[in-house]
Amino acid sequence: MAERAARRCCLGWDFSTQQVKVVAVDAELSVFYEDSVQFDRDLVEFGTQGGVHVHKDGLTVTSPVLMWVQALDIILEKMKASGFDFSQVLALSGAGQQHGSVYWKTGASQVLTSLSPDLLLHEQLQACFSISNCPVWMDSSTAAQCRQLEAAVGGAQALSRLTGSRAYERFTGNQIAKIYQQNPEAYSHTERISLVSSFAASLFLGSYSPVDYSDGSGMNLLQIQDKVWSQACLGACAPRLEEKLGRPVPSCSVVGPISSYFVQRYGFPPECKVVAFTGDNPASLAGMRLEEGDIAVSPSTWDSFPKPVGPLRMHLAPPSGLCVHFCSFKNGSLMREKIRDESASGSWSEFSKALQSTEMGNGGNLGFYFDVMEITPEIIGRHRFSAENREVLAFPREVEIRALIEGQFMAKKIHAEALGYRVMPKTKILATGGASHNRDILQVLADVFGAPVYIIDTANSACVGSTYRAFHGLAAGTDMPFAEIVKLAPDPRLVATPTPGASQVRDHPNYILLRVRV
Ligand SMILES: Nc1ncnc2c1ncn2[C@@H]1O[C@H](COP(=O)(O)OP(=O)(O)O)[C@@H](O)[C@H]1O
Ligand SMILES: O=C(CO)[C@@H](O)[C@H](O)COP(=O)(O)O
Repeated sequence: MAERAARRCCLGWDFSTQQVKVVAVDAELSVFYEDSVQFDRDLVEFGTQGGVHVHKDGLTVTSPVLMWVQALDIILEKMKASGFDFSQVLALSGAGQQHGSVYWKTGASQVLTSLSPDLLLHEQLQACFSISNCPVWMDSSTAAQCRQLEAAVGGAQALSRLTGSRAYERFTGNQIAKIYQQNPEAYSHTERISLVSSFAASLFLGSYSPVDYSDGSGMNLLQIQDKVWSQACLGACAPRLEEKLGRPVPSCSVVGPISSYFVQRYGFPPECKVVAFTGDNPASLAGMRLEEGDIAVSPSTWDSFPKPVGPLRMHLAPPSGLCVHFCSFKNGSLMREKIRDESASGSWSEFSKALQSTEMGNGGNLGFYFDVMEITPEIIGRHRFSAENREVLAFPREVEIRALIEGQFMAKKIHAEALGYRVMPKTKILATGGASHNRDILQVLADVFGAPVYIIDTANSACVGSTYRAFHGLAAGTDMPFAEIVKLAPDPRLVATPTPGASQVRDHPNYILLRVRV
């Protein structure tokens, strides 16, 4: 550890749905330290499931803000106990689950700037939040606010032209509008609203970090072409919102040096730079170094893939600021875990055995599984079709597991194609996220897309992308292109190639049928 600890490095953080993760990457861009704190396992006192609380209405979903703060304390203390040499950290950046929002109470900035190094962060920030349970991306309780916002700007299409997206319930502007309408007192006692990403950056900065353009594009508030808040959207959501949000900044901005708290408590160098944090999906994108024709699939809590330029949900990608289209699916890892528990005794290795013991194409059996209301498309329920194209109520366990995985990837492929994406001979699929640990799942991905699947040397691409962005921040002011920064990064590793005959399976009539149904 001593030898490793002496490496000059950048840190990349990810405040995701289920955990806080960190990686350290050295100047050769090798990952030499990884750690995580899982909310359900390591912070049981908060009683979350999958990092969240689903409220009685089944629509409201929140996470305790102090759980996120305490997770950071725990992980930093673990690093310290392991001998991690913080004095070698040149810069850091990070990512947060997208859309979630944090409400800082009036007076909190004062506390942030005067933290005592003798105490943990969560001990000092207890009274700093006007809302203790933060709305997160799984929340779908703001249908009324979405309708109000679209009506205020001239409809869904107009909102999409303005902000890159039609109104989505999880998007932050609609969440803020709900808080203002239902809890005006808490809203009026809020001096600053952060995204999860800018909240995490604020902890490291010891002052409020601005929202970056990329994560800001997931709020239904940013005028995406001009990169300023839309006055029409702000006005439709809540009063005095602009001052509570602060000005958005380019994703590659150095937002300041690290706060003296981290220098004194952990030994970070005072000149350690903090580069604006961004959303976990844009940060993954920065970690994956996509080339023309490539497609990234991130099967994590929330399955997603970004695609250059599309019509429905646009984000400004870091660091280029180019528009990309994110296609997101709500029934991701948690749905796979449910089927694993029901059909594979809760074991991923049993789950894998089921994939190995069943044929590609599943003998024509097809299923799609949406236990929570899906977004792409808006559909709920489990639907299974036999090879004879009859809807059936159940499948044998192995067939169920293959139907789930094939159905999930087929749905992604169909949506990518609907957006104009075509698999080319040179196409690589870059997989990341928790499920990318599972080779059998990745084999299905290769077969369904008809393209080879690659992974980078860690499934934590949001963390790794954040370290690349931190290195880019170190070169701030030199016009160094991002591509130059990442040229040393290890090449992605090939892990699955399409099985011969896979394309015939994709032409099965039931797959064609799925195109119509999904
Ligand atoms: N071997 C595996 N096979 C399939 N899925 C896995 C495996 N290991 C972990 N996972 C999934 O990865 C998920 C976590 O993904 P991850 O991307 O780390 O989460 P987050 O959304 O918090 O960033 C878990 O919920 C779990 O379902
Ligand atoms: O909201 C979205 C995408 O719109 C999610 O992708 C969140 O950003 C959660 O990410 P993970 O915790 O699954 O990484």
